[in-house]
Amino acid sequence: MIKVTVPATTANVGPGFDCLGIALSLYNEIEVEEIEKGLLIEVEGRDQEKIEKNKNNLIYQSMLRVFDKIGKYPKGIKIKQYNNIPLARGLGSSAACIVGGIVAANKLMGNLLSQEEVLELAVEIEGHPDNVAPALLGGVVVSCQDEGKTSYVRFPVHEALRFIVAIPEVQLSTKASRGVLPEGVPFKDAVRNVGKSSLLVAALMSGELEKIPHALQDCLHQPYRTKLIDSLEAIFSKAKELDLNQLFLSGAGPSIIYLSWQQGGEKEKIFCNLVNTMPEQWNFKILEGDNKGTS
Ligand SMILES: Nc1ncnc2c1ncn2[C@@H]1O[C@H](COP(=O)(O)OP(=O)(O)OP(=O)(O)O)[C@@H](O)[C@H]1O
Ligand SMILES: N[C@@H](CCO)C(=O)O
Repeated sequence: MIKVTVPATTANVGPGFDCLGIALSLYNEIEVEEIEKGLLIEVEGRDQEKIEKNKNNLIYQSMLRVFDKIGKYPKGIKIKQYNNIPLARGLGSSAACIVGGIVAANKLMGNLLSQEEVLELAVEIEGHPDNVAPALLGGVVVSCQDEGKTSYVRFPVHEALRFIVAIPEVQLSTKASRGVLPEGVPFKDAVRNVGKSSLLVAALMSGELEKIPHALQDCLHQPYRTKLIDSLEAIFSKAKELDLNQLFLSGAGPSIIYLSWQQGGEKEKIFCNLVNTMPEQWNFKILEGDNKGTS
């Protein structure tokens, strides 16, 4: 029996749209084993009632892509999922399935695919690298795709960083969230995002954490997406008044993350109290960065 553990991920991290992601200390576990015939899928944990337990299951579909690529197939497959990552909340649930399924299938069939081939297959299935790359590699990953090839740089998450994750009950699929993005943006917005995402990556890499608040603003996707969930616009504007400017939308949302590293956590409390004044039900998780990736 093969067991694989995959971290949640937060993509974009504000201005790094489709090119920046960080692995987090929240994990899904996947167990797979070859059986005599057929397909058995068991799911436990978060949102298990929403997950297909048939050939349409995303983990199974990802495993099939490996079998097709290497031209070898097991007689039958049993998959057991233990989910902690919520679905459609911007924490990389689908990316965790895709990477977990590919790594598990590769291990089951004798590790014939290299890590680069695993990554390229995961990017092909997900459609963008910024969740699957940190899910596979751990840490902070800056990635971009050119003619079907993914180039990336990975470095560890600073040990002082804490991710205060506010997760609403309401779901927002990435497909729907990408659907509200504009065809084009004003040149000044594009230039601002280039500067902010460059500064953010440099600050995360150098450990100059005090630069992060000046780097987390985004013009490319957050202004359009915060309109999708009633309280998001209110939270972001109130946060600005309260000088809580270490706040970003996690991936395509709707979860939001307050990035913290100062001791004492006074501002973390102010953030949580602000979110709790909103009408929806919000849950909170305090996470660290994950530097292991999928194992
Ligand atoms: N843990 C899971 N197990 C099986 N299938 C999953 C799981 N998570 C996601 N999926 C599949 O992927 C599809 C898209 O999932 P989801 O909407 O969570 O992903 P996403 O919106 O791309 O990512 P995020 O979770 O970061 O918001 C779901 O409809 C479901 O079919
Ligand atoms: N970069 C992707 C991340 C999805 O988790 C998006 O924002 O649509």
